[in-house]
Amino acid sequence: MKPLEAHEIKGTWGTTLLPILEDDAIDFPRLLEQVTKLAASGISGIYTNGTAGEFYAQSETEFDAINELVAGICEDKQIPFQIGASHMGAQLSLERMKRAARLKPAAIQVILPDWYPLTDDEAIDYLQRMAEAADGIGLVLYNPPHAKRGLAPETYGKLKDAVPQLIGVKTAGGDAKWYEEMREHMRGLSVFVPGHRLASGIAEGANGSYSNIACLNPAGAVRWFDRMTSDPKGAAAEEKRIVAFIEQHIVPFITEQGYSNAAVDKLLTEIGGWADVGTRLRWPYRSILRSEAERLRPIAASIMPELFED
Ligand SMILES: CC(=O)N[C@H]1[C@H]([C@H](O)[C@H](O)CO)O[C@](O)(C(=O)O)C[C@@H]1O
Repeated sequence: MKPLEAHEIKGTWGTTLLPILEDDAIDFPRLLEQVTKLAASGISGIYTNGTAGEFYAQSETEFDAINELVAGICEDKQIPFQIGASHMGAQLSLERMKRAARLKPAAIQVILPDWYPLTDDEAIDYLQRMAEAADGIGLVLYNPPHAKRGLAPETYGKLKDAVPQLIGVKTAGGDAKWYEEMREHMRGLSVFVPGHRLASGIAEGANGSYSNIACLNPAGAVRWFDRMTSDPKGAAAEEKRIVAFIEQHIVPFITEQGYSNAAVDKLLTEIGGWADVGTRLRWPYRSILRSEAERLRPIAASIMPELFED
């Protein structure tokens, strides 16, 4: 696939979600089904191995098999795909990067090594070597709020200046001040923000989302994204209801019950009911009961009917 440039990375992207069997193995036939459905949803692109794709809980053989499966479907359907070459350690990330580059994705996602926080110089050194291994394919830096080193807009700008192959970032967004700094410092980068705040993010100049709303309903998330251009007021009103649902019914699983973000993304897919992924996570992370999805399904449909029109 032709590598994307920064300005071409935009829209609503959907993640792989690993169906996990009782014995903790990955159920590849069901993964194939999930990715095939995602590919048919009108989504802007598909990516592997973010948090929701459980990159931190895979053997290297599984990592390769997941990426090959996604590359096969996306090449066939001509859908842009990104591979997450992330790992908590630099050496394993570099090996993942080399193998990811061979599959010719549109871009490759990385995190910074995640044990002892890196200095700026170390982060630059890291990204330069990763960029060399990416062999002409652009890098997207993933910096979730729980990363060891949180990056401010100015630092992203510094990294971009030092490593031109860095073309995108995957961030938690921020308040009005954050977006102001983003516009000042993050030129030349595709900026992605959380799914449920995408309409306000787009209005502030962000470019898209690796989206939790696509976990809930990919086709509905795409319709909402299109509405951000055709009917920005309507899309903003829809965002208010989406945020209300997420804050009231989903976030407490993390803040009050201690579940992981990946547990919640799988719950969203189970609520949406468009793919048979299940809510199970890989050991040692705890999974949310499927019955919670059944309880929340009618609530989601009544708060956000537009997402479920199909
Ligand atoms: C709220 C939201 O959209 N969460 C999404 C996050 C954020 O986009 C990212 O952490 C930047 O904050 O990315 C994922 O974890 C991921 O790629 O696996 C999917 C998850 O649904």
